[in-house]
Amino acid sequence: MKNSLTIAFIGGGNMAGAMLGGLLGNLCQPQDILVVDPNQETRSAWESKGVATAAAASEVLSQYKVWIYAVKPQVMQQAIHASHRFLQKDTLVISIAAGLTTTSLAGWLDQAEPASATRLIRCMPNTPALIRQGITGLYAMPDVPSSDRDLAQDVLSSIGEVVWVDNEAQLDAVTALSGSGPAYVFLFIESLIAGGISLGLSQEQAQRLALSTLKGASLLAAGSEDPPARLRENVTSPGGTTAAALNRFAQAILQDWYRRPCRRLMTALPKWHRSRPQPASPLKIQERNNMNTTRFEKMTIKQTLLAVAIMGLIIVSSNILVQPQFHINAWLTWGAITYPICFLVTDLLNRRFGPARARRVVSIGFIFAVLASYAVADSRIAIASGVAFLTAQLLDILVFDRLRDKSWWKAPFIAGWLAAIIDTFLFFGVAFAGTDVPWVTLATGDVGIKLIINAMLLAPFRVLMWNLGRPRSVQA
Ligand SMILES: NC(=O)C1=CN([C@@H]2O[C@H](COP(=O)(O)OP(=O)(O)OC[C@H]3O[C@@H](n4cnc5c(N)ncnc54)[C@H](OP(=O)(O)O)[C@@H]3O)[C@@H](O)[C@H]2O)C=CC1
Ligand SMILES: O=C(O)[C@@H]1CCC=N1
Repeated sequence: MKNSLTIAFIGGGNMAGAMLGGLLGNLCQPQDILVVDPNQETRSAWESKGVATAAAASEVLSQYKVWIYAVKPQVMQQAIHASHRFLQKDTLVISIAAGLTTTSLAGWLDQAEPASATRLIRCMPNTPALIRQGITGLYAMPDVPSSDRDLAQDVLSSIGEVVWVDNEAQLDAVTALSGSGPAYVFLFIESLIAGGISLGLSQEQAQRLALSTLKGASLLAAGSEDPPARLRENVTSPGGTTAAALNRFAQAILQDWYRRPCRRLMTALPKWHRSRPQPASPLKIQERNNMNTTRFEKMTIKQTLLAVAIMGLIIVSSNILVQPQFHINAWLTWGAITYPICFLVTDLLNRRFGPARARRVVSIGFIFAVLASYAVADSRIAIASGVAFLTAQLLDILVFDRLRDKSWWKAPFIAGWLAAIIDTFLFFGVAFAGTDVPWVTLATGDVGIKLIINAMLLAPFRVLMWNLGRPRSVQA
């Protein structure tokens, strides 16, 4: 058994590499470290620094006091499964994986050793750890003894600063801010350099100016009593060049590019490893947004027929249920209750297969619905239903597509409300204007109930968006 602080990394890739770079020669020596990684190239790189490696977990792991799980979230369960039998009672387990809760991790660890789950700490470091300038968010399960917290703090403060969070969900915010943050900053630096070069500077000049500006501004912000907003104002002469640049730059870059992805990442993190085929870089996300067709699943003929059949069934039922014998009262029909489900179907199709394919289902559904409606309803109702359906659905698809990258509820809610209003007044106007039917009263009641039902359908949308509404694979 070794006496000094010994650390085993399970997964020796990018982040483990950054942490090891900061730890070696500082808190630990190469002989105190073990890296378990199936990748031969990764192991060779660590062996060349004098670090012991193993291709798979084995008994030797039991000699290491701290285990840092540094594998991708998708393979974490498998990595724990392969190693947990070598845990000792005093092993401190640290996970650096994004989005994997202590409950999941403890569950996987508990399969081997119930006591081990009480010695579990989650953290979120970042790559400047390599030069001991990292910052790590830390969260410990409530039962973790203070000696283990202190040990984790010692390990992680040797590669930079540490910030403890009381609430585990805050680690997702740490991930979005400082875990991923270096990537945002590097992209910002790349953009500054490219901008400088495009204005006539050499690569070297642009790079020096960009890096020095970032360093100087960071140090100034860190050392100043003024908040960053005040420091920004100090640079921005009224009506000057900075103001002109900031007008476009601050809004386009800092708000659109930085804040929105940060929020989206935080929202998505708990499900990230389950819902995404592969985590994409901000640049890839941007590229995907530009090439709308590549982010959606290809729709098979079977899926198309199923979607059309479901859509047709809802429309036909609603056409029957909107007729006078199915009026609930003077201002409400049963059709108003069933019909909004069409929009839930369209939104899920739009989310999973994209707007083009959602439009295709709606167009086929439209023909099918009008024909079927003739068989069960008055012809005027059938025409009204077709016109209203097509117009409202196309509007819903368009608005949903425009809002799809905002908070999850905005696209279905706003698109649904607009579509419900257009749909109702078109339908009742075309179907009943000039007849004895009190269509304005009915339409008003109908639209009210549709708006309420549309809001209620946000719950099933939220539940289904992660399975029925999620692209299973992305088109090449
Ligand atoms: N990169 C970063 O800046 C940060 C990453 N993290 C977290 O760190 C973790 C690792 O990310 P990152 O370093 O970027 O990923 P990498 O892919 O660079 O590293 C993971 C390493 O684990 C290896 N591996 C795969 N399966 C196993 C296994 N069963 N047992 C042991 N090793 C295995 C991989 O080998 P192979 O390549 O052959 O699959 C790879 O070498 C993630 O959970 C991430 O959320 C946290 C903060 C920041
Ligand atoms: O991209 C990732 O998933 C990890 C988490 C934080 C930084 N990198």
